[in-house]
Amino acid sequence: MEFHKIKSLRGEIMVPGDKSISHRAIMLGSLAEGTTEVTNFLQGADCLSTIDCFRKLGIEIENDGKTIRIHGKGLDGLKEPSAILDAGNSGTTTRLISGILAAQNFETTLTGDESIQKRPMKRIIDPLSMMGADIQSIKGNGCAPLKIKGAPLHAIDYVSPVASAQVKSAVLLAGLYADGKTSVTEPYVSRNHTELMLKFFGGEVSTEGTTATVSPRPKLEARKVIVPGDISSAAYFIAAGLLVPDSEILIKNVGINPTRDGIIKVCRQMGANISLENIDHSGSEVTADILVRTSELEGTVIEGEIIPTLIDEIPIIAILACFANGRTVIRDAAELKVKESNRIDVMVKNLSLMNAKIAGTDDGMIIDGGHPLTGTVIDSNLDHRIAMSFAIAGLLSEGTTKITGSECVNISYPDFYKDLDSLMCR
Ligand SMILES: O=C(O)C1=C[C@@H](OP(=O)(O)O)[C@@H](O)[C@H](O)C1
Ligand SMILES: C=C(OP(=O)(O)O)C(=O)O
Repeated sequence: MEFHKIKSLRGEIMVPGDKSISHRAIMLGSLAEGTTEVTNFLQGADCLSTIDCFRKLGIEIENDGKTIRIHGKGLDGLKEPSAILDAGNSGTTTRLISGILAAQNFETTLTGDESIQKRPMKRIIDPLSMMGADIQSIKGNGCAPLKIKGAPLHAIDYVSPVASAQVKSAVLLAGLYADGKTSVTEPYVSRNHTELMLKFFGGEVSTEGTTATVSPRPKLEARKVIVPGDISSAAYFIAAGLLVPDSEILIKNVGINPTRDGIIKVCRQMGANISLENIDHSGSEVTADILVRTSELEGTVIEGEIIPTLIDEIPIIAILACFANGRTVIRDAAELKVKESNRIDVMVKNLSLMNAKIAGTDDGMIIDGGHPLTGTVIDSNLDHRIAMSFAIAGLLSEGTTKITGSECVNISYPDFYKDLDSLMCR
């Protein structure tokens, strides 16, 4: 795909359903009794991998491309799969499903693509082993493929060294099968969609500070889940609307859960003209329409507890920083190194190729904004967030920006280029 400087972006857009919430709807719908209906489900490759895994575990899941119907069989309704489970490119699928598999009375092998086989799984192997499961990294490198032998689980109070919703969710999902209340305490609060959705399905979950606690053996009941638009996908249009001259974009029906809204806070901190309209608290996830207009931005410091609330948005925040006045410093974001790609290295390398003033650090980056970017060939490293971030950079740069492996947007936003094109005023 190639991108060039454009004059303006204008119009309304609906981004696809939230990826984190779509995964959880399939998982909890499978463990609930009765038929769960999911609308605005993200039909991206990662969430389709989750559907595929639960079908292999004996759950009938209908998908007509619009609505998903999951014929859940209750907490004890999964059956031993006859094939290896394949999580594809999805860390969320791999880690969350491991928590469920850890409690089954059968053995499963779980793998994924080349990128997944490099991502750290010790972070879930450790707590799930403490609960009594037998989980082996088949290659002995702490990564997938994993062999998971389920067992009767013990409740634990786990203190996680990382603020990771995937770790927290794996332990809480295993806790559904434990012999007492299971809690997870993290350094900072990470996204809480598992806790909210468990409650919505009838589970008992409490939270206090950075600790979430789940009660075992709930009777989960089928629900109608309406998935809000994904703020992580909206982030590309937020940035584009702020940076492209003479732009105004309304992004409708986006989830603005406070454990996910760091991008909005950072944009405001940078001086952005961004407003929330039609804020709707009626569901378990709060939503709003986000209106952005071209703005003059200032550099900022992003660190500490806000990091988990914007972790997937840091690549596009780095693009914002390149066009802001002054310096932006991002710290406490070492987790970026263990995503689909090493997002610190890949952003620093690609932005340097475009003549940005950027330096990588151990846990983030330092960007001096206000220097024009020049188009070049950008290797997405098959990381969807990198491809989408550089598509936006390409709209702001001199010359041609060519992105290789650009089809990887399929992971979280299959219609990304089409939707972006619909806003372009040429
Ligand atoms: O729980 C989730 O749905 C996710 C949690 C985050 O990962 P970590 O838990 O590894 O921080 C995030 O980066 C990922 O895109 C989705
Ligand atoms: C890190 C991501 O997802 P996952 O961990 O599920 O692969 C992402 O979508 O940016």
